[in-house]
Amino acid sequence: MMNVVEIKGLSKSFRLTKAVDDVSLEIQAGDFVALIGPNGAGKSTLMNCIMGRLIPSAGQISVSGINVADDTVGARKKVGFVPQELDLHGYLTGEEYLRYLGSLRGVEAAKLDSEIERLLGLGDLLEARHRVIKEYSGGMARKIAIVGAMIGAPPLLVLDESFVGLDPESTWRIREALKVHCEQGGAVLLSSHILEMLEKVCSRVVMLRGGAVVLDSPMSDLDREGGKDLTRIYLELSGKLGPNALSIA
Ligand SMILES: Nc1ncnc2c1ncn2[C@@H]1O[C@H](COP(=O)(O)OP(=O)(O)OP(=O)(O)O)[C@@H](O)[C@H]1O
Repeated sequence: MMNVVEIKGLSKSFRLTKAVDDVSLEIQAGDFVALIGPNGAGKSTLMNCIMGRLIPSAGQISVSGINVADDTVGARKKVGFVPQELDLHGYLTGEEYLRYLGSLRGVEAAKLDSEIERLLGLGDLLEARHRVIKEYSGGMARKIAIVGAMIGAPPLLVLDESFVGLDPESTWRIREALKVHCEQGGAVLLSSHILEMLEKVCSRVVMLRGGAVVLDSPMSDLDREGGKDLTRIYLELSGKLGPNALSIA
């Protein structure tokens, strides 16, 4: 089966900073991947390279078999993306925004109304559907961005810290919807620092440190060594906690 994402030898430097350092990664249909790592580890840079928003210094990326460098527009059509710093059309209402994205994605007119209804419900935004997005609260804006990324069920969702500021109910609803997206053959790449949540919902964890992959494991394999949770493993791999340390000094 074709990989949804194939990254080979990806590096990205900004002048003196090597933000991503020789990363190779494959994401398959059904994968719900948690992308973790300390601040500045390269998570956003990796995601922006997948989206063709940054040009890699080296390496190759393809999405659904489309080479991002050769056909950036074609590759982007396969991805629903929520950047860390939201970039919304604030003068549109929530409903207009979803309609606009749905038509860009080529969602059939007959299905568009019910899809918009479902996604507004998922984001608990039915009451706010006729308000312009620039008047939304921070959490509401993030939710319209997330459900907008999901319209038309693209093969890949790339979500950069998208749970920041979401209330508990919205967090729960959206994470369940992302699980369903993967069960139905989609893939999700989600960067976050909320390790307890990632542990519950993701099927796989990839950790970056200094731009390089230091962990790539099915989530279910993590507790093999003596019941360590993701936080413990993260602290060890980030160099903050030695394997034998009993507490954080
Ligand atoms: N446009 C840029 N110009 C220069 N340096 C950059 C740029 N974008 C990112 N960097 C640097 O690249 C490195 C990786 O940054 P990146 O934003 O990818 O990290 P991150 O893992 O997403 O961090 P965080 O958890 O804080 O969001 C950092 O050292 C950062 O300062």
